[in-house]
Formats: sequence, structure tokens, C-alpha cells
Amino acid sequence: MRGKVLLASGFHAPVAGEVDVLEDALIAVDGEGVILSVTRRGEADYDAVKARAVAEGRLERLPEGSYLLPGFVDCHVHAPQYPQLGGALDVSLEVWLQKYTFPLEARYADLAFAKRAYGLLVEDLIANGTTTTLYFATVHQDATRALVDTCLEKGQRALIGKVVMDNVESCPDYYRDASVDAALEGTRALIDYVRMHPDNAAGLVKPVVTPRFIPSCTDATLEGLGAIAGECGCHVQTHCSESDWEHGYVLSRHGMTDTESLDRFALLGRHTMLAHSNLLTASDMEKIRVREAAVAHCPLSNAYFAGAVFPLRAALEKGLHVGLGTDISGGPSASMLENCRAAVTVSRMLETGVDPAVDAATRANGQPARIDFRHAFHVATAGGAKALDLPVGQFSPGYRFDAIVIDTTAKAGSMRLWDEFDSGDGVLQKIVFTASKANIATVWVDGKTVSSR
Ligand SMILES: Nc1nc2[nH]cnc2c(=O)[nH]1
Repeated sequence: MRGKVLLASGFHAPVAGEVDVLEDALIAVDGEGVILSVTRRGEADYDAVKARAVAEGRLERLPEGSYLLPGFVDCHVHAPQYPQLGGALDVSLEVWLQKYTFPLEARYADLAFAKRAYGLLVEDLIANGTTTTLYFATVHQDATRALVDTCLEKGQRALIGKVVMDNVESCPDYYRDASVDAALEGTRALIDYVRMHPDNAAGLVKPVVTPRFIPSCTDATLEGLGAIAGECGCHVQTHCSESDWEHGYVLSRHGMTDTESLDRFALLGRHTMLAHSNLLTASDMEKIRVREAAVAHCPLSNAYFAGAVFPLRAALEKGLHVGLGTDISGGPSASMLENCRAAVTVSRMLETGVDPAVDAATRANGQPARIDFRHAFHVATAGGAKALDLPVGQFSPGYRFDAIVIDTTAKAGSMRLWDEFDSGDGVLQKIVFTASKANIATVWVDGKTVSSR
């Protein structure tokens, strides 16, 4: 789409809870993939913009029944866990890590295996419409570099961290950073690799300081990572107050919550993404807001490993930055659409309560907690992009053209629109609730086609 003008109908949601419907809009993209202008039908220069694009042979049109959406921004993925997606869901978080996840992640010492798994993952995520992903890799330097190379090669926007875990008390001998120095040097080396990569001049991939979570890191390492994040101006990602076990562990080791502890290690800032964050206190939420850090809400994963639902509506009302995450493989789906649906569903359950043995009057939690498809779509796109401070996720001048086409007529797809019933943002509601990978016809990152059927 570079250098073209796209005539398309579609949707974006720059503001939480609101959908902006684009009808036959003209979106002009420059030679680098940046949106130059968005001209709506009815605007004074609409006909002139269209006529010029036609005369210059630069007009492209979406077919009837196809809709333009911003690409999805997945704010929490464990790349090495893709081979266990849909499995290993039978135990608690602390057991799952030791029994399934650390042994699987340790396999990435084998570079050939890493390349194969990462190639499949990145291709599948792109085909699912995910144009930006925030990735945890593994402790391994070579395999993490292979993930960087794969994203650059396949054209996915990505933020990638070498996982840091050096605490002998909680990390197995076979899968651990050897020392504080090794953990910190490995992090610096990955930052340099990403920033100096010859194919990354445009900054499509960014490095991320990635302490796995407080239980897996020593204090010396957390302190060192905070210093690196400050020096290098990098993004930071970690898990925060995910489950009762994890939240309780940090309270007993540090005498404070994850949020407070990350803050004192200088790991809580504008470019920090806290995965899960289900058990935040009111003052944790306030601290995250003041620091302008962000939460990656992972609704499917939380059903299996958190035993709690993140209060998304309250967080958005408080003004927190929030994105949506699949949490592959804690969440058993690579689809952001499925996670949008889960976000809506769990919010309804949080509002009403779920135990039929409890009287209806007391079953509800007493606070309005429900969100709808508009909020879900926002956190999956513009909200996640804003949380990561990236110029994507919406169709506005100056933003990168990262976008997908939903073909609502695709034979192998899972949705049907009805002329008699579906119009306006009702079409987006149907897309959010019923579209699937087979409906995703084209995916662009930076105006380049990275997937098409
Ligand atoms: N969901 C999830 N939580 C974690 N906490 C520490 N590591 C992990 C992980 O891999 N997945």
C-alpha cells in the first residue's frame, strides 16, 4: 500500500469505548508506510483527492464485503511456548512452570529447533492479523536472536526480550542465567544486536528488558536491569501480581506488592508492560497510572492460571494504559479476536458473579465491570499501541499503516452479515464475535503486504 490511496470502509477505536466508523474513506499512505491523510466521504476535497489518485493510478479499492481494521497489537506472548499451545492446562502456574514450561523453553538451546518453532509462530500470528507482538523469548542468546531475525524477515513489528531468570531458589539448574553478570550482559548483548541489526534500520524490532517475574530473579539482577532500562531507554516487560501464589511470594520476599517492588528497582515507567496484574491494590493501580506504565490483560490465560479476572473497566476508567495479550501458551489461543471475546465474557462474569449456589442478590460483585466489543477492540488495537507508545493501531495521519482486511464473505470463514440487520458498528460487533483467521484476507505492516490469501 506504499504510495497508494486506499478506498475502504472499516473501523478503528482511538478512544476506549468508542468506535469510529469509516465509510468509503480515502487513506493515503506515503512511500515509507506512514499514513499521510484520511479523507472522509462528504469532506470538501474528497472528490478531488479521489480523482487525483485515479489519474495517478494510485487508487486501490477494497472489494464489497471487506472491511479495514488496524492490525492487532498482542501485548503478551511467550514465543517459545507455541509448541504447547492448547496443552498443559491442567495444573497451577507454579506447577506448570516447572513441569511443562521450563523444560520446553530449555529446548531452545537447540538453534535449529528455535528457528523452526519461531518461523511457524510468527507466520501464524501474522495470518491471525497480529501486526505487532511484544515477545518474551528464552534465556538463550542465539535463539532470541533467531526470533529477531524471523520477525525482520517476515515483516512483523515486534518488541523482543531475552528472558532473565537467575534465582537458584526458583529456577532449575538446566534453565537459568548462570549469574547476575550473565543475566545483565545477555540483556545488553540482545539490545545491541537488535539496535545494530543491518535489516532493522527502520526500527521494526525493538529490544525489551525482560525480568521473567520477581520470583525468578535475584534482587541484584532486578537492580541491574532497572539501570539498563534507564540507560538504554528500552521497553520493560514482566509478570505482575498474576496469581495468589505469585502475589503472595513477592509479599513475603519483599514485604510489598510486585508493583511497589518493581518501582523501587526503577522497572516501572512509561515503557513498562505488566502482564496480567489481576491482584493489584488500589494504590498499585494509582502508581501504575502515575508512572504511565501499562497492563497487558490476558483474559483467557487468567481463567487457567490466575484464578481472578483483571478489572479492565475499572482500569480504563482510572486512565491506565491497557493492551490485550494472548499470553501464548498460558492462554490456549493465538487469536486476538478470541481474546477480545474472552475479555467481554469474563467482564460480564466479574460483574454478575458466577456461583449459582449463591443468592442472586449477593452473587454480583457490586461494581459495574462489564465491557463490550468496543472496549475489547480498543485494547486489542489502539489501546495496546498507546500502551507500548507506538504510532500504530489507528488510521490517523502520522501513524504507520499496519492494517488488516476482514473479508466477511470468505467461504471458509465463520461469519455471515445480513443486509437487513447489520449496519454501522454492528458490523464490527459481528466481526469481533464471529470472524476467524479464514476471514483475514490481507495483512500489512508499515504499508507492506506481509500476508494475503
Ligand atoms: N502466564 C505466565 N505466567 C508466568 N509467570 C512467570 N512465567 C510465566 C509464564 O511463562 N506464563
